[in-house]
Amino acid sequence: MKTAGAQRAAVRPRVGRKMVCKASADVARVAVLGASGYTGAEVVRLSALHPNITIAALTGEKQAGKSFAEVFPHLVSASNIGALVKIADVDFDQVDAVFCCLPHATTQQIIKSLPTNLKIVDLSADFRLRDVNTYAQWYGGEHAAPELQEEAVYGLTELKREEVKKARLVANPGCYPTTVQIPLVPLLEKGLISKDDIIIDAKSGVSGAGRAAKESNLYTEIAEGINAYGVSSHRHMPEIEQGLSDAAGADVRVSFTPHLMGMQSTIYVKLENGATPDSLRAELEARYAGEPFVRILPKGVVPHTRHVRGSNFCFINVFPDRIAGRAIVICVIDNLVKGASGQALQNLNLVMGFPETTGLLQLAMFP
Ligand SMILES: NC(=O)C1=CN([C@@H]2O[C@H](COP(=O)(O)OP(=O)(O)OC[C@H]3O[C@@H](n4cnc5c(N)ncnc54)[C@H](OP(=O)(O)O)[C@@H]3O)[C@@H](O)[C@H]2O)C=CC1
Ligand SMILES: CC(=O)N[C@@H](CCC(=O)OP(=O)(O)O)C(=O)O
Repeated sequence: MKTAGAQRAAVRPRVGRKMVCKASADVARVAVLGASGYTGAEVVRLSALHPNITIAALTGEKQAGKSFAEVFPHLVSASNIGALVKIADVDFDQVDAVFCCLPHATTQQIIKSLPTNLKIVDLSADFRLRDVNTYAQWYGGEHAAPELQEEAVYGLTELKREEVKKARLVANPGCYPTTVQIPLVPLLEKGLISKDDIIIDAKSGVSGAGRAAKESNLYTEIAEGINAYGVSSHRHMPEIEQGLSDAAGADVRVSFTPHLMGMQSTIYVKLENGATPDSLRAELEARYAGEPFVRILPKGVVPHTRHVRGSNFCFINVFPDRIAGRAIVICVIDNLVKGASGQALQNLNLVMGFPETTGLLQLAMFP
């Protein structure tokens, strides 16, 4: 039997400024770029018990030089060694794979400068849109790495599994697009809903905005209230429309309004080809049967954001609308887990050939 000390040592990711990690086929030496941000912290938390991951480097920008535990005290037992370093100080010869948790628009330049043998899961929006002109239009600047864009695979894991397995660079989906595409892609593929009448009323926790200080995200500004933002202009619209248009085989345009609250999309759809709310549920149940992280809830059960909090699960249900011929699809995830770092780890597991669910099967925390 292992001693308590040995057990602790076995589960801790080894983190260090100049740490040299041994290369092995079963272990990926991983650098987390942007580890001082929210998604970076979640990647470290989820990787802490992963048997095939050794953390080789953690980076920060303004926070570089601080110990990781100082920046994220809740991860103290996962960060007993080392400090945050600048990206320029990482020895990428000691790294096999990278989680890139950096702001969009800075990420393309940084990924372009990395050695080309590295496997990369990018959590930013920088490689999600296939058309670099659409990227420029929505993100306010030229794409800095169009050649890498061609290589990138969109990592909506349940729907792109085989492509992700072969990818070197995975563009991890945005949180809102994840809650919309998982339920709607199967329904559009089968022609069960109209492509011309999709209304998405979405909510995110404020952690979706990252850790950098912003007045609009202060507790006093957002607590005990709800507010819409990005009305008719949110940058996730082209990402959602790209995925839904692929599924429908024709252009899809959606009405989409995000709000600050907790990660849920309530989606209003028009039924087509004799479909009913029950047949939509049946289609989703069939499509996601055996999927470890997607659950279609029993008929009538309302998905709650609290029931997926801290987990990589996605809960979905379909309800009849009061108006005949329409249905309401509700999808909840934790925006930092299935909406970001959990899906990123799911993708990295596939890219590295590890079992897809490794490190990700923990249940939600409740209440
Ligand atoms: N939060 C969420 O729910 C989701 C976020 N995303 C995306 O993931 C990415 C990271 O988001 P999130 O963790 O929330 O963001 P945060 O603002 O919390 O963290 C950003 C990280 O990037 C570092 N950083 C900032 N600027 C630079 C730079 N110029 N060079 C190097 N490092 C830099 C920061 O370092 P420091 O703080 O030390 O300066 C920090 O570690 C973003 O692209 C975001 O859009 C995707 C899905 C969901
Ligand atoms: C609450 C909040 O501000 N959320 C972010 C979305 C975060 C996310 O998932 O998406 P990206 O990876 O595209 O940033 C926003 O609306 O811009």
